[in-house]
Amino acid sequence: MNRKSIPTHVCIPEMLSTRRLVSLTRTYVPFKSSGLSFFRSHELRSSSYVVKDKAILNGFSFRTFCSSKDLSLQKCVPCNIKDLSPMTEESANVLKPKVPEWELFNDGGAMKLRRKWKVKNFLLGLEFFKIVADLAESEGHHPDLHLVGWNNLTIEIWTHACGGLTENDFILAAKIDKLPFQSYLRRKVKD
Ligand SMILES: C[C@H](O)[C@H](O)[C@H]1CNC2=NC(N)=NC(=O)C2=N1
Repeated sequence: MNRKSIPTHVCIPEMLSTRRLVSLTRTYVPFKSSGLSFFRSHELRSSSYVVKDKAILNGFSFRTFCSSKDLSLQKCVPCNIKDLSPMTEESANVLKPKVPEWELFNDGGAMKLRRKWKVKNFLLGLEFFKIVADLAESEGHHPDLHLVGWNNLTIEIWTHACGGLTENDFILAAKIDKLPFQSYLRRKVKD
């Protein structure tokens, strides 16, 4: 089958991709196909990286990476997949530019995402976390929330099911960045 390039903004059609948890590592996830059986090799191309991939349907498995430009438009997927493995640091660095406000860090061997905010007061900090909590519930993927010294917020995101990072974590971070928090935050003190 001839190789097809899929432009950046197009993921594999929803019916084929079923939005299983994917990552840039060689993770293969079970795919309950609708009897479709075809072997298709395609190249997902985006501004910052190319992911060569093969999708094998018909009850086997597939690994793909939706290269849609805006992670916040994607959906987190259930992490209850057997043998789920975290993405490599190299893969995390490929995705990192899509969430520039976040930092990657290694916590005792587990790669995680972290971002900090300073809010105007304690109650706004709790409100901030409530909005994040509602988002997390809707995505079925949850961050670690820290509120220290009454107005210092830190959110850490990682996939507990595999002890590291998956695409879900970057999607959740991108969605948090889109939340309307500006009025909660203390103005940065001019130096
Ligand atoms: C089935 C469902 O995906 C799991 O229970 C979810 C819930 N939220 C989660 N959140 C995070 N950060 N990591 C997980 O592994 C995780 N697992």
